[in-house]
Amino acid sequence: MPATPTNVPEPSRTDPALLRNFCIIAHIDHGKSTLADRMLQLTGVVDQRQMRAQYLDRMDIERERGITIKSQAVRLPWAPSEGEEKSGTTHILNMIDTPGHVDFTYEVSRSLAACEGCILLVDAAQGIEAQTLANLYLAMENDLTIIPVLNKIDLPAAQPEKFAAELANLVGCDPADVLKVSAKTGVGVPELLNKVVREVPAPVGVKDAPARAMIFDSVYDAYRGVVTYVKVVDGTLRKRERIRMMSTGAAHELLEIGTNSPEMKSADGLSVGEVGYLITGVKDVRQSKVGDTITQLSNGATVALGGYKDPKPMVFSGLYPLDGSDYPELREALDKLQLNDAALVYEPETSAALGFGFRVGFLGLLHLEVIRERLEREFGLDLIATAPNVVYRVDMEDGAEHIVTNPSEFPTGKIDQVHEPVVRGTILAPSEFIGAIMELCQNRRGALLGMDYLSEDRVEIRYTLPLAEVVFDFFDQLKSKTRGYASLDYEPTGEQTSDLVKVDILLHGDKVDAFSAITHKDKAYAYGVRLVAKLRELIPRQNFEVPIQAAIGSRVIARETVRAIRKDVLAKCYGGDISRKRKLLEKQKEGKKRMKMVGSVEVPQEAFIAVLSSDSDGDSKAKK
Ligand SMILES: Nc1nc2c(ncn2[C@@H]2O[C@H](COP(=O)(O)OP(=O)(O)OP(=O)(O)O)[C@@H](O)[C@H]2O)c(=O)[nH]1
Repeated sequence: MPATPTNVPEPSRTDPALLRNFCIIAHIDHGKSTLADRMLQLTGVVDQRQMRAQYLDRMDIERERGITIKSQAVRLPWAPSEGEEKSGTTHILNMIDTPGHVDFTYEVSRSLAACEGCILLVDAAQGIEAQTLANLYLAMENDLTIIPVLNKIDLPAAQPEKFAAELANLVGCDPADVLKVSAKTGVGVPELLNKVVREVPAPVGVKDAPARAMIFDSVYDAYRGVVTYVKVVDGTLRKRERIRMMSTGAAHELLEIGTNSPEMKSADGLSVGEVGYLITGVKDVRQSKVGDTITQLSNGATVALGGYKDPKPMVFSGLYPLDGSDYPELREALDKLQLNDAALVYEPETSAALGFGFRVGFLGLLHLEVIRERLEREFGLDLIATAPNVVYRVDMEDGAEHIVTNPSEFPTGKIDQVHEPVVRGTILAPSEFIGAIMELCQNRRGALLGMDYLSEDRVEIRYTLPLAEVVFDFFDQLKSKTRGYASLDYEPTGEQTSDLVKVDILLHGDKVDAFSAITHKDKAYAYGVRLVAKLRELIPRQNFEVPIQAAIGSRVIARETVRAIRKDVLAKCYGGDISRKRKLLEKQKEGKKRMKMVGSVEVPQEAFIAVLSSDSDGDSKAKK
C-alpha cells in the first residue's frame, strides 16, 4: 500500500517557524485553569458568550456521560502586539494540558516532551510549593525553555517582590524578568503571550522524513472510541493513511485527524511541530499508549521517539463489594474504567473474610482515591477497600523470587531478602517546622538526603522514604504537624532491602487474610497490639471466648480476648448440694468447648469496614 493515498490533498501545514508549543505547570490551585481561560478568551477561540470558568475542565459533561472528552491541547492563534518582535504575524500557540500530579509523573513528562517551553506559574501569595519544584525539574529534564510567572497579583496578600526573588533564584534569572499577572483580571496576560512567542523556540523536525508522532495522551470517548493526542515531530500524518504503533506494531487506519481549538476540528493532516488529535477506531486506551510513537505502516520510521514505558502500578488494594451480589457490577465498572485508564490493573481475588473481589493496582494514592470515588459515584457501588500496600520482592534462600502484591500471599519458608520500593520525598515548608518534619520522617524510616533554604524562612527538605510509609497517612500527618503549611512531592527511586515481616491476625485461631499486613520488624509489635485492641472493641461478645491474636509466623506477639457471655446455669438451682452445682458448671464448660470447636466468630461487617478502610480511624491508627 502506498504511504500516501493519492486522492487526499496535501495538508494545509502551518509553517513550523510560527508554531509555539507550551504548557503551564504549577502547584495545585495556583491558577493554571484560570490562566488557560484568560488565554482562550484573549485569543478569541472562545467568545465572551460561551465563556465559563475553567472552560477546559469539562468534568460536568464527563460525569453526565461517563466519558472523558477533556481537551488536552488547544490551538490558539496569537499575533504579538505592537512593539514586539514579529508583531502582527499570527502565530499558532499550542497550549498542552498536563495531568499535574505525582502519580502521573510519567504522563506529565510525556506532555512536557511535546512542548518546547513552559510557563511556570506561582501564586504570589503562596510562593513556591513542592509541585512547583517537581514540575520544574521535569521541565528541565525535557530541556524546555522556562518562563517564570507570578499569578494572583491582585490579591491583597500577594507579595510579588518577595516571591519574584524566590522564583528568580530558583530558575536562575533576574527578578525583573519574572512576569506578574492576574489570571482573574487578565492583567499581564497579553504580555505573557507575547513572551511565549518571543522566548519559546519553534519546533524543529525533518519535513520530508517518514512521519514520527508522539502520543502524549489518549482518552476514551463513548461515541468515537479512543481519541489520541499527538505531536508530530517529523514528516506528515495524513487522513486515511495506515499507521503503525511502534511499541506494539499494531496497524490502524487514520479515520480522522485534526486540531482542537478548543472544539475538535478535522483536518487533512498534521505535519512537523503540529499538535492535534487522531482517531483510529480503537476502543481501548491500552492500544494507544502514552509515550508510544506513531509512524506510517509502509516505509515508516524505524527509530521510535524517546523511550516508551508501560505504567507500573505502585500501590495495591483489595476492592470488595459490600453486598456480595454486586460483584458482577464491580467487574463491569472496572472493565469500563480500564478503557480510559491504561494504568489500571486488576485481577479477581477471594478473601475468606470479605468474599469475592479484586486486587487492584494503582499508580499511587491519588489514583486509588480517584478510582474508588468513581466506582462509588459513577457506578453506585458500595465498596470495602483493604488497606493499600506496596509491591514487595522476596528472594528465597533456594533462589526463587516472589512478587508480593497481597500481604496474605507473603511466602513462608526460608527468606533470604525482602525488597521494598522507596521514594525520594521533597517537602517544602516554613523553617519553623523543620524539627517536626524531621521527626515524622525519622519515624517513617526516612533517610535525610539534604536540606536547602529557598529564602530566609522557607526550606526544602529531601528524604528517601519507603513508599509503604508514605502511602498511608503521611501527608495528613505532615499537614497536621505543620498547620497545613507543608507541601509534599515524591517520586519512585528504586528499592531497598529491609527487615520486613508479615503480621497475621487470628480470630479464634483462624487466620483472617484481609487483616494480614507487611511491616518493618521494629513496628510489627506495635501494629499487632493496636489492631488486636481495635478488633476487641469492635467484635461483640459471643457465646464463647474469642481470642484475637497477632502473630508473626507461629509466634504470637499480641493477644486480646473477647469474653464469652456467661449464661447463668445455676439460676434455677436453689440451694442443694455443691456437687450438683459443680456438675452443672462442668456440663456448661463442655458445651462451650464444643461451641469453640464448631462455632465461628461472628464478626459484624462494620468491624471489617472500620478496621480495613483506608480512611478509617482504626486503620490509620493501626499503622501509626
Ligand atoms: N484573586 C485571584 N484568584 C485567582 C487568580 N487565578 C486563579 N485564582 C483562583 O484560585 C483558585 C484556583 O485556581 P485554578 O485556576 O482552579 O487553579 P489550578 O492551578 O488550575 O488548580 P487545579 O486545577 O486544582 O490544579 C480559583 O478559586 C481561582 O478563582 C488570580 O489571578 N487572582
